[in-house]
Amino acid sequence: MDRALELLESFSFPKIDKKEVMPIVSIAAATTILFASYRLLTSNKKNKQGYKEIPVPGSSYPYVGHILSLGDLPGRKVSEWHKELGPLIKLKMGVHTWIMVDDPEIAHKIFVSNGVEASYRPHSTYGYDQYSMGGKGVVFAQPTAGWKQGRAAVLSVLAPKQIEKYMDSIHKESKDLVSRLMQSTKDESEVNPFKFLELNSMNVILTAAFGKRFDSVQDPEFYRIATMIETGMKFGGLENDLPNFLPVISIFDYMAGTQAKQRYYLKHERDPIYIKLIKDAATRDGPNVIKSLVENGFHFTDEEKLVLMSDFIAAGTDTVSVTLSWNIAIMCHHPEVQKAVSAEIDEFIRLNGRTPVFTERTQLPYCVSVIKECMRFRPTTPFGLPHTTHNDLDIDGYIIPKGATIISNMDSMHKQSKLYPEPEKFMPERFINNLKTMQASANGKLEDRDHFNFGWGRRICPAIYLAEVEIFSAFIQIFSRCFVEPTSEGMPDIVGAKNAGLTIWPLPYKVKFTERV
Ligand code: HEM
Repeated sequence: MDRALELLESFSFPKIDKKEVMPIVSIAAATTILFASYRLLTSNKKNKQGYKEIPVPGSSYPYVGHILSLGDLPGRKVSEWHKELGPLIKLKMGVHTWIMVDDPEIAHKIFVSNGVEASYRPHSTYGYDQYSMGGKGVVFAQPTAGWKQGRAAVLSVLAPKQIEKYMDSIHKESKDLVSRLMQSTKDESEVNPFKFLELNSMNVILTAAFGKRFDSVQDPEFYRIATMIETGMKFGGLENDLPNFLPVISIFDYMAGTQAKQRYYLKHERDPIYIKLIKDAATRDGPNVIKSLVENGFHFTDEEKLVLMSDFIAAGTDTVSVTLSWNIAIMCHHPEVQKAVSAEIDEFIRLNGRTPVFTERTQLPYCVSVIKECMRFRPTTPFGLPHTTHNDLDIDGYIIPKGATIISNMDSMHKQSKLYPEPEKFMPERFINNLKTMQASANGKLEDRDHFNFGWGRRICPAIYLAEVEIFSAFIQIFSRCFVEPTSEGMPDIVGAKNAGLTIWPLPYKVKFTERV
């Protein structure tokens, strides 16, 4: 029992290997395994006659199903299974069924053509019950009137016209980011850019949301908020929700106090931070989202506002910094691409006497293509956010059963050779004829989409424009002033990755930001 408690205390199944979990399962589930196995083995037979079977990878164990086979990087493992079994596969995740899809055409049919049905979120113990206080806010909410109001509010404060209000601050943050990266390189001769990128994206989103920012990565309050966000992202990872997959484990979870830890985190770390930020924002000078919500006639209870702002900050910080972190690591590997990017920016500066802004992006087709290709080459999230359906869906003769968790596998979806020839090669030119904004592309026809990082259908990321402006601004500032070079330790590792729950990070790396001459 002690062993089981010890293991459960450090919940995170990608880190647990088969040898470690089997004893817990066998202790906890001894009496249920036979029954559960019987149900798993017979459940496929319940498919309606005449429908094709969705392939199931072989490495499934009684009761836990595929949980133990996913490894440290579930997205990569699922990509291997897609290669072997095709674009739709079915996983058994304890008592839940996951349908994984990596073909954009099929994903479009599920999430867009059947958008009303497929816009639910699967239940999660942490995300739904605890984090969102029973489905408040947007991210974990079910598509009810409350979600519609929350989403309408987010869309209204993130509309391109509204973002204009924050454009100067976004540009200032990008310039400060580059100064810090260059200064740190001078001081230490190398730098791990991650904290600086986090400060940049947090400042943008905190300024927009609450009119608040930090001057330095050393600021203890920045550190506190960054840690709070990272912890939340980790708790929010689908794979960290074991009691939801394995109800028999919830007794151990209860005893090990994992849920109590999550409640403690929310009550004593997350909530006080947001309560103060929201209160202070209401009386702060200048525009911010808290004031815009009132001006635009939205009425939320205190709890709804807290979860909404928590969604806003959590979804808007790490996503952008992780994307930029991959971008810098990839660029370090491609000095020839950096030279071409710098030449394009220099030409713009020669003609206009200043660096370009987002609305001038079509004058920098190669830069736009590089930004898109980095996001295709190393997607920001392994699985986007999961959807579910309340009714069976008939997709090309397959039945997606009601209640199944439906997930796009970002890794292999962005390696489809019919869409992206030679997908393992980093080739920015592939996007040179698709310079639409990512927002227009994501909300347009399937054949016009550039990539799928922002998800699908009615739940598609509502902040694409802001994300794109931030990424463009930071990219232009970095490569107008710097050359990104490897340290004496060598190139950043862009093959390995770190599973951070909802996002997937490059392994920690250091590079040099040297001044361009
Ligand atoms: C590179 C940056 C970003 C990426 C890759 C990204 C990706 C995503 C994805 C994959 C989803 C789920 C879509 C689906 O369910 O199919 C999502 C939802 C969401 N994102 Fe983003 N996002 C980014 C930036 C942002 C920013 C800056 C914000 C906030 C200011 C934000 C706020 C949200 C919200 C509130 C949702 C939930 C929408 C809903 O459930 O209706 N995201 N994002």
